[in-house]
Amino acid sequence: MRTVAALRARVREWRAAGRSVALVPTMGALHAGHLALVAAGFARADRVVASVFVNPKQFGPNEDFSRYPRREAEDAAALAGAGCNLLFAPAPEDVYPAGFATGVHVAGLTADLDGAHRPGHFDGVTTVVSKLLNQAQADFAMFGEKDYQQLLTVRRMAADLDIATQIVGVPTVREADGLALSSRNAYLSADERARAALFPKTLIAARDAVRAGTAVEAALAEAEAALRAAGLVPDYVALRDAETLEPVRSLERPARILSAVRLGSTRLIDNLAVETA
Ligand SMILES: Nc1ncnc2c1ncn2[C@@H]1O[C@H](COP(=O)(O)OP(=O)(O)OP(=O)(O)O)[C@@H](O)[C@H]1O
Ligand SMILES: CC(C)(CO)[C@@H](O)C(=O)[O-]
Ligand code: BAL
Repeated sequence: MRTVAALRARVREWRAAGRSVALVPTMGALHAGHLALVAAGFARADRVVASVFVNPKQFGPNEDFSRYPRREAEDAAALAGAGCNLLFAPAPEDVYPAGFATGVHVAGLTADLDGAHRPGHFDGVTTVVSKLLNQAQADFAMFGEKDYQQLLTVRRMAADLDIATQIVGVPTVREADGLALSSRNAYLSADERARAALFPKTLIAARDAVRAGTAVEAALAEAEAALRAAGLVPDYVALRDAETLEPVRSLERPARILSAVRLGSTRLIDNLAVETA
């Protein structure tokens, strides 16, 4: 479906028949991580709607908006194969018609980490996600933990704006060598792809070091050095409170190691839970 009116009419029919609905927002170029969100949607709801929209507002001027992969026919087939009930794929001019003037900003959670390295990115995300949540009127909306700062930011936004849809986080799906599935992995050359496996391995080593009592700053510095040595240029490697994303120095509360690296012209993100001692 292309229009909000068609989407809403279908969701209204389902609700009138007593069916619950889950929304899976994506930017397309679907992989098994996205399909895990669809499966998680079906674990909670009777019907699953996926959206595919490459949102121009969340890309910076020097980012990959124009080269971001667009494969609508393959995406539709993959969603059908996963049993997804409806694909909502609106046109940019319908999402942002002439005169569009509203933005949604979540303070605090977005100030640092990816927010600091991608100015305006999270405003673009929360603006389009608030539209999608209003449009779909779903009971649940599924977001991957791979984009952990995004998940927390969307959850904060939904709570603050009294959006009734429950925001659900879904664990990261990984390749056999540990690399998190991401549409951007397709940008990697064979050599870069081989080196990319060091990204999750380095975060695991840092997590284990912190768990074993290594000082947080030393463990993070060692991880940065290991990434650099492999040609993965870190934007940040950080240990943060798992709910507030504030810096932590000890494991009194659940924490998360979060990182973004650049590998040639590709930027990858990942994160891991670090349990309390
Ligand atoms: N490996 C993964 N495991 C679980 N969820 C994922 C994974 N990759 C993406 N997702 C989730 O899928 C949703 C849509 O993400 P998106 O379409 O941006 O895909 P992506 O693979 O993360 O692409 P990108 O390369 O742009 O980061 C988001 O909620 C995201 O967190
Ligand atoms: C949530 C989202 C679909 C909003 O454009 C995007 O940020 C993504 O794919 O994670
Ligand atoms: N992280 C999800 C989408 C994006 O990188 O713009």
